[in-house]
Amino acid sequence: MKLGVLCSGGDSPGMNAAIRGAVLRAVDVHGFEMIGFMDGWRGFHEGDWIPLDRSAVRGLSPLGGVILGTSRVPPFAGGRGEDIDLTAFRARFAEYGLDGFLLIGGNGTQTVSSLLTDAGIPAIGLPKTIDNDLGGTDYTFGFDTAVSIAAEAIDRLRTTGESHRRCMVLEVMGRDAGWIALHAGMAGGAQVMLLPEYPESLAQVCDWVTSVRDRGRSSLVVVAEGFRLDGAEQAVTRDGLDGFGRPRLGGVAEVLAPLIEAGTGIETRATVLGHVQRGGSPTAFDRVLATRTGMAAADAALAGTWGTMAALRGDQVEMVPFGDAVDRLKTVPADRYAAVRLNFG
Ligand SMILES: Nc1ncnc2c1ncn2[C@@H]1O[C@H](COP(=O)(O)OP(=O)(O)O)[C@@H](O)[C@H]1O
Ligand SMILES: O=P(O)(O)OC[C@H]1O[C@](O)(COP(=O)(O)O)[C@@H](O)[C@@H]1O
Ligand SMILES: [Mg+2]
Repeated sequence: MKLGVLCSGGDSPGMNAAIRGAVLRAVDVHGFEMIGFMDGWRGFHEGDWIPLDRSAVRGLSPLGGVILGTSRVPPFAGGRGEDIDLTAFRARFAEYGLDGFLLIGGNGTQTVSSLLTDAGIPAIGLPKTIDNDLGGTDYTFGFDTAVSIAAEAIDRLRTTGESHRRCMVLEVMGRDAGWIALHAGMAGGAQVMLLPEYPESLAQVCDWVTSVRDRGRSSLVVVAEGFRLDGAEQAVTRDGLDGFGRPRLGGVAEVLAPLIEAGTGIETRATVLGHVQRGGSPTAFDRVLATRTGMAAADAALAGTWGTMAALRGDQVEMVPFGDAVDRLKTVPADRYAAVRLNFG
């Protein structure tokens, strides 16, 4: 059997470990041939690939980023409601002599996995995203690393914030779901956590910050990039679009900080953590999860369980149908938010 592996979407710590896990099992144990396409679908379209064997994945588990690169280059013409044209895609697939794909990506990539499988092109999904917003799986690799980095940032901001009696606002990633803000905020003891799923009014945020000051502390506000104040029509965006044509989010902390300062009279500073939270070595948890994901995907190829994604369910990695994952954005449930909100301020 010959498998093609590629990464698509934003990178996520653990992608290298996932590739290594898949190769260790698919090549070394099952005797498959594996090739890796460079920079997502660009490599597939342009014939830019490398052979993947045991020596190619040596020492990859702790390595951040991804040796294959990743991109948001589209796989085929159409999609997103338009008719898909797979003519060129099928020709390429046949040319490479592939039996199927292992596709490492988030909700967008797994939508593609599902579309391909429906069109008779076998694919297996390896879920990744630091946002942890993919349905069908409990956690995605990369999330734990991002949370650890964000929690450390909170710890550091807290000491400088306390020294100056300032309110510190930390912006973390999270386009549609506030998992990073929630978990990092809990780990770091943030006084306010603002999530995309749950708009709040500026007056409420200022009340929380003021009450923290009134009990002699300095506020640490963690805000997900996709958060909107009550009544705001859209999240704060930066100039330009991403490779998929979506507005680039970012900057909500810089918008909020002066509003909080004006509303409370408390000096306020904003920090945007940005891509720091996607860089560097994955945590041991993410390395293990990614390796298990890769191994499960290789086993699924052997078993012919195409059209499925290697999902973490409890402590087991199980193959679930793409339908459990795509179009099922996993947001922070209302009860999880309500539980922390009780202690804001
Ligand atoms: N509905 C779709 N139809 C066709 N291509 C899609 C679709 N959704 C996503 N893609 C492709 O998959 C890429 C990865 O999706 P994206 O959402 O950017 O990352 P992720 O896989 O991490 O969620 C997109 O840039 C786009 O090229
Ligand atoms: O700067 P980039 O690479 O366009 O990506 C920014 C986006 O990627 C993420 O880090 C992860 O999103 P995906 O899992 O959908 O790729 C988001 O939190 C963020 O909005
Ligand atoms: Mg996505």
